[in-house]
Amino acid sequence: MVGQATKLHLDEIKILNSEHVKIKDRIKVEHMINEMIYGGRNKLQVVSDFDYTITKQRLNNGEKVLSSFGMFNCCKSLPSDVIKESQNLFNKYRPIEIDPHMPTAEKVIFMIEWWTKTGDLLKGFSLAHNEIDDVAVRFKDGLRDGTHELFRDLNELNVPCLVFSAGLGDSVVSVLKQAKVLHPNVKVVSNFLQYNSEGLLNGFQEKMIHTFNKNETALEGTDYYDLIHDRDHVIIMGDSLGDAGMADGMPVTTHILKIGFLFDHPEHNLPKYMDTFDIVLIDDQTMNIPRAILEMIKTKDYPKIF
Ligand SMILES: Nc1ccn([C@@H]2O[C@H](COP(=O)(O)O)[C@@H](O)[C@H]2O)c(=O)n1
Ligand SMILES: [Mg+2]
Repeated sequence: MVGQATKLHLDEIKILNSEHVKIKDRIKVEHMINEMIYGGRNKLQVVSDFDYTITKQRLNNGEKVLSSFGMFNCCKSLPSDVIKESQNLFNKYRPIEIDPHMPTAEKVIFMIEWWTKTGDLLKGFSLAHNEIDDVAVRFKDGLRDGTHELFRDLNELNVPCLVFSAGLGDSVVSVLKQAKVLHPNVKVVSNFLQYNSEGLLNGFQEKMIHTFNKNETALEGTDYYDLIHDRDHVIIMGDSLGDAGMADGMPVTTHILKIGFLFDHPEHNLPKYMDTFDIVLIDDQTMNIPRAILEMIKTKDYPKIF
């Protein structure tokens, strides 16, 4: 436990008291931050979503960055009927994914349908892998401000960082690589394209990751699981409500600090986000908050970088 003399008080951490930072249970967050500082870097791991969490929800010019699937849809050899059908699927299933009223258990059935139909669409034609790189390079500057610094620090501190994406892993890896943040401590778990023996696309590799099954059970039996299984202080970052469960299934999780980036319709979505995430950031296109928390853990003191 953290001793009284060294305890940080939330009210005194300026950045966590900004207008756009919403915290439902301030005592819980204060306690977790103090425990994380006390536990230090060796107990810490970071789990982050990719689309609109590592990438910005809004660029300075008001435009939106493409999602990892959206980037793939821009590849020049993608047949036009595949593009059209994947747009139809998006129009049908996306409103279900973000429906604030439908229970998650009901949504899961639709999400499995969506990802299965998408995998089935991506079969039987050729698409050179470097076409994905050619599109992804356009979005290497679409990462949240401070992402480079955050990923650099996590690497220097040897803190494992899992990028967990229900999007298309090939685009995720390509963006992270071209942005030079795919350090050795970063592991990407996502849906990756599969090719058959004739070099034609053959859907996705096992196992399917959709919005609501993103959790650490997907890591069982991997080297990465061994690396993180005793790191029981977890910082989670996500933009979808389903992202809050990304540490579910971990063997030991003493403290899970959930940071949610909220952009769409905060006036409707804020209550649900505040029930789900410990810290909700409204239209914050930076990594300033996670960086400040990491800085406190690193220096065992107030954040000095802001
Ligand atoms: N065929 C599909 C399937 C899903 N999506 C979107 O991708 C997002 C998942 O990415 P995360 O990195 O945020 O996990 C998900 O929210 C779907 O909206 C898609 O565009 N096309
Ligand atoms: Mg996302």
